[in-house]
Amino acid sequence: MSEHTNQAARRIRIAAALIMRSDGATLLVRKKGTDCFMQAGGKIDAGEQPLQALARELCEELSIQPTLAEFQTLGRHTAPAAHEPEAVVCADLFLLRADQAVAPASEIEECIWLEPGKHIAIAMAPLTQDIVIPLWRHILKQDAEKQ
Ligand SMILES: Nc1nc2c([nH]c(=O)n2[C@H]2C[C@H](O)[C@@H](COP(=O)(O)OP(=O)(O)OP(=O)(O)O)O2)c(=O)[nH]1
Repeated sequence: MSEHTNQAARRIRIAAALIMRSDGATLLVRKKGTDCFMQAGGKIDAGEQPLQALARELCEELSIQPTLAEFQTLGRHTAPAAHEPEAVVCADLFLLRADQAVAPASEIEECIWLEPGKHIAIAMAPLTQDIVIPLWRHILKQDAEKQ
């Protein structure tokens, strides 16, 4: 558990994607009415498995329909929730390597591809900033070592 989290805080269960293109770039989204970028994904509905929830959210938010076999699990991670000071997100994270075009829809106002080695000054949700970006850098390093 992250050092920032508080055992008593309300927990929001989400499933979220670390989406990577073959050039290493990773996708972040910004939802309508918010100012920070985060992972595509969303809350897990009652009775849903995390991966089912993620596939549903990616279809709604980005108009992509990967098969479940295309996702690789990256484990469960906890971080302070964006926009909700009293809550933490408990996220099942999955890696999706995808080169197809994404079409932001539903509650997504903006998508950006972060490219390796390029700095963009944007605000990020704590889960993205503290957990997903370091994971992404680790995966980039592993990919480079395999080549
Ligand atoms: N999707 C997503 N949500 C995140 C991230 N980090 C983070 O703190 N959150 C928070 C923001 C929200 O409080 C919550 C996700 O709620 P949401 O409203 O976007 O989920 P949803 O699409 O299922 O929405 P709804 O069913 O409530 O309409 O998790 C992240 O990286 N991705």
